[in-house]
Amino acid sequence: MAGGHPRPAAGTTPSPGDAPVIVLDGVRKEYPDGTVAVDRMDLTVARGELLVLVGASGCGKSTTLRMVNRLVEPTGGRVLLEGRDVTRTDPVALRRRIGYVIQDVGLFPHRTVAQNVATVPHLLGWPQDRTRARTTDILDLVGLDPATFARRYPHQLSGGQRQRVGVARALVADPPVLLMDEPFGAVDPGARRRLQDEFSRIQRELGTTVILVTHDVDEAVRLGDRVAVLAPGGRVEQVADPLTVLARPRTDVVADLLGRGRLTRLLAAGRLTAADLDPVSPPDGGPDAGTLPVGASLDEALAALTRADDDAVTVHDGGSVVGSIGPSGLVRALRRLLDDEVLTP
Ligand SMILES: Nc1ncnc2c1ncn2[C@@H]1O[C@H](COP(=O)(O)OP(=O)(O)OP(=O)(O)O)[C@@H](O)[C@H]1O
Repeated sequence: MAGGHPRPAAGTTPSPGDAPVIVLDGVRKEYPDGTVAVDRMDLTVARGELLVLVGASGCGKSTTLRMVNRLVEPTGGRVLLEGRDVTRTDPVALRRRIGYVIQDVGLFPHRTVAQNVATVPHLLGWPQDRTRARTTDILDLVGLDPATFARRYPHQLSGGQRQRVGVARALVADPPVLLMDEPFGAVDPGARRRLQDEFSRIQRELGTTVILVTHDVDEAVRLGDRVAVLAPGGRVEQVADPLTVLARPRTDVVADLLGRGRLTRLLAAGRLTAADLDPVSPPDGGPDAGTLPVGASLDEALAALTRADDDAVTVHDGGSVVGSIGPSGLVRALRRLLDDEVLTP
């Protein structure tokens, strides 16, 4: 499909040489009534990165997000987009370059799905042919069959479908930056997981730089290249890749937010490596239905072990068996994650 932004390889942290796309530099927001929602916040977002802001209600997540597209004006510090202070950029021009998705989507009720999606192309004065072709492409990309959905109205859609339209509308003109505020909040857990997976794929494909706000720790660790945990006043308690946050919460606020689910989430986020395996003897040939690949998540390994007839499941790498994983190997893998010197503090 058309569009897309150059970005570092999927899943990798962009190289330090890349200039960040978004920089929050000592940013502060004091609302007129004296509430200081965000104070002296420093954060950067690299090109193609998905940064998640997570934290308790009222800690300043939405305020932070809305300072990037000037729906909220900072009262101190600077917000830079591609090196330019956003307060010196015309807000209308700014918002055409920054997609924005919110929980209740805000679709125009009297416009069809196609018309809703075409909002920005229309504002940008795209020719009709281009708008129509791109609208069809993007509906396909978010998993809505254009033949079925293009002419429907928002009230003729389910909540999850409406959210897909919201994502399509935000991405249709391929903005370099996308801001998302609880974008999957209104859908049930199963649909939510599917939307997250699909969104993750689309974001990587397009190379869009994203800041996503959520209350949901599982969503944060599933989607984030990095996760920023905020405390009241927009205080950044920790910003790191999901594994590091789970394995090494830097403060009590982070540990409290992760709660008792921390180890289980680490199982979901951690991957099986060759170091976790026991030798198998004799090697029993190629992989079969009861085997796992190196790189499987640890919770997949746990599930496979639970189903297995004995206390080991063979592990393969490509075509060949490289070892087996048992309960002690699984515990070893968890310990490795918790102790890993490679993880940044
Ligand atoms: N317009 C406003 N005037 C005064 N205070 C405000 C305003 N908007 C937000 N606040 C306050 O600023 C703080 C941060 O709000 P914000 O909406 O950014 O938090 P949040 O982390 O996104 O919360 P939630 O998760 O509940 O959506 C809160 O204490 C909130 O009450």
